Amino acid sequence: MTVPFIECQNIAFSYDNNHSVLNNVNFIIEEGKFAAIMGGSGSGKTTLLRLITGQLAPTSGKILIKGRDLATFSAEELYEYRRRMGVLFQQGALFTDLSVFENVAFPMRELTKLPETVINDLVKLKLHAVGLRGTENLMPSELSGGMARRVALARTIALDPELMLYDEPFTGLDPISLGVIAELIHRVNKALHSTSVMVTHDIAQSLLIVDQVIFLAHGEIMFSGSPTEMLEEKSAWIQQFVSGSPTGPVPFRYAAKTGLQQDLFGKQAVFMPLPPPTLTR
Ligand SMILES: Nc1ncnc2c1ncn2[C@@H]1O[C@H](COP(=O)(O)OP(=O)(O)OP(=O)(O)O)[C@@H](O)[C@H]1O
Repeated sequence: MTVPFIECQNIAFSYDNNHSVLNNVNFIIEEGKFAAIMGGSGSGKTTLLRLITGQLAPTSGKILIKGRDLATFSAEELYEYRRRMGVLFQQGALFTDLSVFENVAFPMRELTKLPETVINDLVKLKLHAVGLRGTENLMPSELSGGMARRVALARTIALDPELMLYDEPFTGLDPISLGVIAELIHRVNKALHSTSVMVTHDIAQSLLIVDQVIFLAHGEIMFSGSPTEMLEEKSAWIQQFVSGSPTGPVPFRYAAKTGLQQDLFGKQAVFMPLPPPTLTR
């Protein structure tokens, strides 16, 4: 039987009261499934991730975690929820003054009382899982960008999280490192049976590894379904996103409150088009 791990019920959110960032957001992510949150820049993806972690609270609606309203969690329950969560941020920043070993051991030391011998074995296992056993004594400055991201992944899975959250994990990687990280993320998800949510712009890689896509536009869900359904979707928004076309309904301009003429020439400005250039010999 499938069990909802995350259920968003009619979520709305705004950072201030004037500007709504999310509206009418409804979806279910089942236990053990991998969902990608996609959408144009500023569509509310990271905000949705922050709501799922409990860093932000919805303005209205409910987020249920395994059937329980996140808003009703006590401080201890919220701590426990976050302790069982692994988060890999964009750039996956490592502690630059700690070795690879200490970076991966960090959550184990901070959040558990495991003895040193167990930590030692666990760090090796986690580094093995990302193909980097043997790098324990290196410092982050000695790693390539792709290796650093894999160490960050090893640190994220240090405590076998039941919920994995990835915020644009492929940013800044070359195509090969990107493929490697995508494959590792996929394997980790399968090996740990963790429920995973990934905010990403990378359609090609993510459609290969996720079970479900939630596509946001203007803070609302424009599409929700499987990768195959997304590829077959006829909506102009989804097609533009999938094809990566610069023209189409997906906006790339920030919705400025004032016009360009007004910004440049003041309130009373009247637009006077320049005469077309004339060619003189
Ligand atoms: N801390 C904040 N305070 C006020 N507004 C914010 C804050 N963070 C984000 N926003 C606004 O909320 C909207 C959604 O931002 P969000 O970062 O969730 O979008 P996104 O889809 O993750 O964008 P991107 O793909 O560019 O990272 C944007 O209009 C943004 O300007």
